[in-house]
Amino acid sequence: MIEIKNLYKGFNEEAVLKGINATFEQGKTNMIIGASGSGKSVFLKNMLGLFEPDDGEIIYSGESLLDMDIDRKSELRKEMGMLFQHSALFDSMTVEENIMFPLRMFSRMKLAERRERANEILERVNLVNLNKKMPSEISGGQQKRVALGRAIANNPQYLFCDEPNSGLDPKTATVIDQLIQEITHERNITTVIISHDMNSVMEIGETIVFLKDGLIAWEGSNKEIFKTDNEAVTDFVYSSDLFKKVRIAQNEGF
Ligand SMILES: Nc1ncnc2c1ncn2[C@@H]1O[C@H](COP(=O)(O)OP(=O)(O)OP(=O)(O)O)[C@@H](O)[C@H]1O
Repeated sequence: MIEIKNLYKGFNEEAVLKGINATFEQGKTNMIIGASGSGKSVFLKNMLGLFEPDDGEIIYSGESLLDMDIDRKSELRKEMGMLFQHSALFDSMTVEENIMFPLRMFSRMKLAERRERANEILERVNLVNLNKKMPSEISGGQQKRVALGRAIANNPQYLFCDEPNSGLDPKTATVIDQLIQEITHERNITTVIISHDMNSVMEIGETIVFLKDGLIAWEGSNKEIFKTDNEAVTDFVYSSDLFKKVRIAQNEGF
């Protein structure tokens, strides 16, 4: 579990986060949503320790990030997996080497063990037989699965995904969403996902925080988001024509 208490962060006198309170639960896919520029990335970077908050607390399983010494922070770093927006695979490494990379960096595993783990992971993300391929030789959806495999290679307790579906067609995006959710459940990981994608929110938004004007303007689940009357949320949700049509159809009793 990750708890955020009264988090403030600004740049050059301009506040971006203005007292955020949120809880990201273990074993769940927790989503942060909000319009472009609402501060989602700044929020994530504070959680990852890449930005120093101006005020507030970030608590990992009862332990304050800001009170950790360097050794404890680097231990915590090993417990984190990250899936970036553009997969960020190493172009010059094979699929297998990409997955083995964090094991080489953050574990004491020998080469044979690292290879065995990489192959278990490849099986888990449904990519058997692609071990020796280069990232440029596989599709965007497959690259995303390699990136997810690399993110979970070290058995993290916390998984952070920044727009995991960007650049994917809706069907492939759903496959990635479901894979993230299955892995979160089976490994009991605390997963935090930044997303713009309402399909993902519907699919896997077990807990959702909606960021607006530097604050959490709404929180709930994917079951609740379509029922809320919160204007800021409905503006965001129904900015898509498709969802607008769904709402009109619902109101007309279809
Ligand atoms: N390093 C920085 N220095 C100064 N301002 C920054 C910095 N990082 C972010 N900001 C500002 O913080 C605000 C929020 O940016 P952020 O990237 O968190 O938004 P976002 O919600 O992630 O947007 P998007 O969905 O477009 O990625 C923006 O006004 C941005 O200019």
